[in-house]
Amino acid sequence: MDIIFYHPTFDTPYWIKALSTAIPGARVREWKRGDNEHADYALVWHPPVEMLQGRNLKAVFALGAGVDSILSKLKAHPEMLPEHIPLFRLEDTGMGQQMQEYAVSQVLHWFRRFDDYHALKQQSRWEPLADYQREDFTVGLLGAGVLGSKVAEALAPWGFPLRCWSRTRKTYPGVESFAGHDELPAFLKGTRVLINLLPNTAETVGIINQDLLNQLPDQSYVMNLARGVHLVEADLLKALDSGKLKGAMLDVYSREPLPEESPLWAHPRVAMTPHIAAVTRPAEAVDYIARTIALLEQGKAATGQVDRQRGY
Ligand SMILES: NC(=O)C1=CN([C@@H]2O[C@H](COP(=O)(O)OP(=O)(O)OC[C@H]3O[C@@H](n4cnc5c(N)ncnc54)[C@H](O)[C@@H]3O)[C@@H](O)[C@H]2O)C=CC1
Ligand SMILES: O=C(O)C(=O)CO
Repeated sequence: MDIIFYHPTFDTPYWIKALSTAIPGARVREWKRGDNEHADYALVWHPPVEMLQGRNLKAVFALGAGVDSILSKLKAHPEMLPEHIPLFRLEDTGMGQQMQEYAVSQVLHWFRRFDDYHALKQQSRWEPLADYQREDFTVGLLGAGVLGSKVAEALAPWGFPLRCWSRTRKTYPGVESFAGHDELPAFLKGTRVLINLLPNTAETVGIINQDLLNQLPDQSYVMNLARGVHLVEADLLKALDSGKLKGAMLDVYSREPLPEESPLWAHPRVAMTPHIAAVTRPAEAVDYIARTIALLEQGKAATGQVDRQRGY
């Protein structure tokens, strides 16, 4: 079996060695321009069109959870990957735990008012503040798939009221589920901390805008862990400055790297990380890919296949 690998930043020799060890009989090679030799599977991130087009592959694996970049390239170049070739993505493979750490630590940071104490420290002020109450601190997950459900699971023991919003209704224990466009207003009303874990699709671009933010209670918080295009940054800044929002924690941006001139950098109530909320963990990803290829080779069904029409 021949496997071609392309990732612009990963440690390719490490991956090739790990994949060759995990997949018995596999010949794994780094794809380089001009390589038109046979391949059964392709493992990719931001692949050049010529890497995939014209190949009779058994499957392609995206080396991340989000497939928005490859799907948008496919729109422009449908010949790159004909419909009959399945596209898989990484489901969790260690990203769930990272999202849990990120979300839980930030919710607790806001709940214990560490943002306020940080501001008081800047002014050398010793001033105990009133506690926030758990019942006023409903956490709402926008998107409740693989990663959203892991975040809900990690928040549950902390006792915050939890709710989620997704395309179809979920039955996660202790989580109130809202589904579809019609139930979005009810979901937002009462959500004090909004955590975004939606995929980037035509339906979700710009979803966190002025209209949505206005439906949250005053002094709410927003955490964007999914994609920058979900959030209208100018609307977020307006909502922060009007007092509608108390704080924001951002991992993803409309442009990455975030340009120096972005007003987000200097805003005192915007905390930021550079798209590191959850990164691909090589060992877990290799294990998942090896297991999935084994299932496909046996003609069995495997999880993680992207629905190209749906967009995620
Ligand atoms: N910041 C980072 O480091 C990372 C960000 N991500 C982002 O997180 C996203 C989510 O990942 P997963 O949980 O694995 O995806 P998933 O596909 O398992 O879950 C997506 C959820 O969004 C919901 N959804 C999709 N379209 C919807 C719509 N139009 N209306 C309502 N709900 C809708 C689905 O019902 C589902 O609950 C990825 O697509 C990626 O963009 C993923 C990994 C790391
Ligand atoms: O896997 C993804 O989609 C990511 O955003 C990785 O950082």
